[in-house]
Amino acid sequence: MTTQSTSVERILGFGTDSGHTFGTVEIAYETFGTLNADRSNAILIEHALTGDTRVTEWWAGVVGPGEAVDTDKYFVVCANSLGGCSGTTGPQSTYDDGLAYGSRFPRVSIRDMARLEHNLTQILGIDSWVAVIGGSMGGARALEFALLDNRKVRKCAVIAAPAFCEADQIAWAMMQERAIELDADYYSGDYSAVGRFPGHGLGLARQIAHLTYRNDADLNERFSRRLRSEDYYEVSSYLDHQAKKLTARFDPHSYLVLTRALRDHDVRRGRSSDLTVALADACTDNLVVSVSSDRLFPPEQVGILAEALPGRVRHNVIDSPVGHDGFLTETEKISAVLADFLND
Ligand SMILES: CC(=O)SCCNC(=O)CCNC(=O)[C@H](O)C(C)(C)COP(=O)(O)OP(=O)(O)OC[C@H]1O[C@@H](n2cnc3c(N)ncnc32)[C@H](O)[C@@H]1OP(=O)(O)O
Ligand SMILES: N[C@@H](CCO)C(=O)O
Repeated sequence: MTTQSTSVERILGFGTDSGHTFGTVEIAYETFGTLNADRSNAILIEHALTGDTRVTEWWAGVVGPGEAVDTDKYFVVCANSLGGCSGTTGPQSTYDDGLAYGSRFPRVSIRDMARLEHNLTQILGIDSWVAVIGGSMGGARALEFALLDNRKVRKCAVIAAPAFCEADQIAWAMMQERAIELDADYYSGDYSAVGRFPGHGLGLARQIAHLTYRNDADLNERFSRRLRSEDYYEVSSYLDHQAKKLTARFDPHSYLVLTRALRDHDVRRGRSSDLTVALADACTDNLVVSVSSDRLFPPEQVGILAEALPGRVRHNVIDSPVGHDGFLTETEKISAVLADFLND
């Protein structure tokens, strides 16, 4: 049975790309397995947009005892992202006045998230991670983590994520932001102070997002024109279910903060407009994975990242009908490429 623990570290005076300085930031993380004597067997896993620290749950079959990311062999760390709602400082965290940050929560970037985890790396006393691995927003986080200091990580696996978001992803994000902001219960983000919760906005945002996580052919195959009841299609019922699931476990303002961070993801910002130059300081042992039917981050866009990375780069396209969420559901295929990468 793998040893597991949940911890929170406090970092003082943390500055963001947007110019804000947090007096104190808390970072929540879970660890799985045991750190060896020379602290050389650690792997950092980065969760996606609505993920959390429970990586052996949301990536069961990929991370766990005897899995590709073997928690009996590696010391696996999974931290909740800055701006999240699973223990790390986010919009619902308490500000200096004892109230939730709410509308006072600053714009945070993927790079801020990675920078915070470099603080965690220092606290854990890890000189160099075996690998940093992430899917979707987690892939963007992994990429920025390696770019901030590639001496701190030996391998980098970016799954279903690009070097920068394009107009199509910005457009999908905009509709999700508007869905939450236009909810009468949003109160500019200060809804918890007035005891409200913009669940309808979050649910609609999730339904928009979920359509980008699934492939159209997959949805047509699964649901066709079947009715659940009079004038209520099965596919509508499926999307209502996804909305209900997320609103039961996620904070709307966090969703907004993280969606904006991913929308603004661009490794070239502050480095170089030439992608190859911007990635020059990335890890030199890279795995890039895309999902064949992904219509959020298509293989062609992910391939642009693979082409521009330095050093050794493998680009595997996972064959799946599912779409973007294939990085979560195709556990056997994801495990196979990750195992090869880690054992090489
Ligand atoms: C990397 C990360 O950070 S992941 C972070 C996000 N984590 C999560 O989303 C955790 C929850 N995980 C999941 O939702 C799934 O594991 C995902 C995201 C991987 C999707 O996996 P899939 O197996 O393809 O699930 P799918 O999207 O088809 O949804 C199945 C659900 O829809 C329900 N469903 C299917 N059809 C219908 C319908 N017509 N009407 C209502 N409900 C329906 C199923 O009963 C099932 O319900 P459940 O989720 O309560 O078990
Ligand atoms: N469906 C997963 C992946 C999205 O990129 C999530 O909700 O985080």
